[in-house]
Amino acid sequence: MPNTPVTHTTPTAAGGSGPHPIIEVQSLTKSYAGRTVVDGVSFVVEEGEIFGILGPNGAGKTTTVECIEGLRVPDTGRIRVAGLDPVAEHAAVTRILGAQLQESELQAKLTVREALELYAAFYPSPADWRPLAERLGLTERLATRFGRLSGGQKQRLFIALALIGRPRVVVLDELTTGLDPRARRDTWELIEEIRTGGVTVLLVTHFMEEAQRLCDRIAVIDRGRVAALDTPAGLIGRAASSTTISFTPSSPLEHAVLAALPQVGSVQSKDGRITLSGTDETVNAVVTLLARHHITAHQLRVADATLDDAFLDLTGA
Ligand SMILES: Nc1ncnc2c1ncn2[C@@H]1O[C@H](COP(=O)(O)OP(=O)(O)OP(=O)(O)O)[C@@H](O)[C@H]1O
Repeated sequence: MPNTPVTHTTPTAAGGSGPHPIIEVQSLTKSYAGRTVVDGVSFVVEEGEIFGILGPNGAGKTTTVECIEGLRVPDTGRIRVAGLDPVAEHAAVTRILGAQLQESELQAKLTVREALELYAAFYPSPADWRPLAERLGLTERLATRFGRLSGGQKQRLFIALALIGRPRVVVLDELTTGLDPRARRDTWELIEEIRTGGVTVLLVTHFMEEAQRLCDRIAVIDRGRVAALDTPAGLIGRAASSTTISFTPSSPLEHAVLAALPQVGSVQSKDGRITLSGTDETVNAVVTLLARHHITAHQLRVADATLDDAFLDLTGA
């Protein structure tokens, strides 16, 4: 599988005329039995990007995506996929948007070849499934029944089936859940390849590392609302404290002295080791302060915030 470079630049539409929306979601709401699970969600996915939807369990991610796919009817709000209404123009939207199947939607006895042929027959001008199977590492498995595939092989087949109609956008919902780390990394490479091939990717995930590595932009959805929408770096920058500093001082140091430094969030100590949260600026201030007090910082460690930290700050999950 070739290694494709990951770019995290603002994508532009073919033709170079600037960002071009392919999915527009405006003030979407959806309730089940009087309980609002999607509550005024708005975002735009630009053609050519990998757009992530990240959120805790039950946040309303799948409901939002199913409305985009035209599988659920919004209560209020407006959705457009390449300018089309997913409910009123469902057939046209299914030709633009490739959705990943759920495991229950494929019969266990179907072979990989049969599944590819069956799904190719649904589309007027499908992709040739042979090179697609080759690219997804399924050629050796064409005669294998679906029920006998490994988790990773099943996911690769789902990606193949989602791509067989030559979609402009592919929706992948919790694609790597249940995969081992190796299979997950292989799947990430595939997703990058899909984007490099010109297909926009809408990725629903609750894996921080996956979102941070793959997505150009991420909508963090919490309790049915968009809590934040930014690039992974932008979200990390919003974390309450972007840096954690820890060290063991060579002689005791008052917490109050440290707490008075610029942008210190919290100061804690355990077994003689001090941990404080702050920013890059705080690191310099701590080092200067310790020098002034003739204290040496043993095992000084500085850790940047991760998307995990930003997610916890944004959602309180
Ligand atoms: N058909 C349904 N009828 C009633 N409630 C539903 C239905 N589908 C989803 N829900 C509820 O709506 C809420 C949002 O569900 P949804 O599947 O959209 O969340 P999610 O963010 O995708 O969660 P997860 O990460 O757990 O899949 C949940 O509380 C769920 O139980």
